[in-house]
Amino acid sequence: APAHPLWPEIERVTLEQLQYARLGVEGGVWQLFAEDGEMKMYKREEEVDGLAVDPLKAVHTVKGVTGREMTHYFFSPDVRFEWETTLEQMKVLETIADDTLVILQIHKRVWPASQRDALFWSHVRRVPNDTDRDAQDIWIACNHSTEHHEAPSNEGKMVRVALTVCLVCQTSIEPPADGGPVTRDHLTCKITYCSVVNPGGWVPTSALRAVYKREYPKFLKRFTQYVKDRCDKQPILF
Ligand SMILES: CCCCCc1ccc(-c2ccc(S(=O)(=O)CCO)cc2)cc1/C=C\c1ccccn1
Repeated sequence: APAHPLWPEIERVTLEQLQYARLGVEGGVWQLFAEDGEMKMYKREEEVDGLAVDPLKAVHTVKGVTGREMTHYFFSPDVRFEWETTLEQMKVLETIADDTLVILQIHKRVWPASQRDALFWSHVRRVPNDTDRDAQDIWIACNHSTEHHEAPSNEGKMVRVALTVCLVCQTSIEPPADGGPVTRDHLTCKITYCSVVNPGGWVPTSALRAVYKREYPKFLKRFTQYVKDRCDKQPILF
């Protein structure tokens, strides 16, 4: 594994997030708050120091794309402005590897809160499917807050959020009955998106919950549609 000081944390958090995502929404602790076709969005209402830090878990099924394609476009900074509507600025501060970056993002101010930025490492990896042999491998993209010497210290200007996010994708292929070639019509990608965002500074709980309720369904719907459109008529990346 590459000898970078962040590597042990990247390895640990990525695998922890994979297990967390695979728990699904069992246990009755998750509250369904948004539904749109195959997409179901759940949250837990939790406060840390009086701040709402509501863990979010979304499950979605997208036809016609693979988990590798879905996580690739989620990870790729080059296309982020195409689908991430709340983004104002983004800078890749460090390229640790071709699948591992440190990114600084400044998000548009969301009234009534002050403007926020997010500083995180971003990692994408294929996880061999050890349980079900004839299933496809799992792909995970993970973003987790970190420190970085090149990030501005933001004296009093911007509030820095703390976040841990993962996108876990499992592709399944229903081969054509006539033994013909596998096309995108035979692909189904099961997605679990998990996020915990600490807003980093005071936001009225009701306002924060209203932002999440509005923004998360829009975000996941827009992102998955973006990937479908990008992949349509392109060769399949397994
Ligand atoms: C009062 C509002 C404070 C929140 C501001 C904010 C902080 C962080 C983030 C955010 C959301 C998703 C990611 S990601 O999944 O890693 C993808 C890469 O961008 C990283 C950051 C957003 C937003 C602001 C709006 C908002 C909130 C949810 C959902 C969508 N937008």
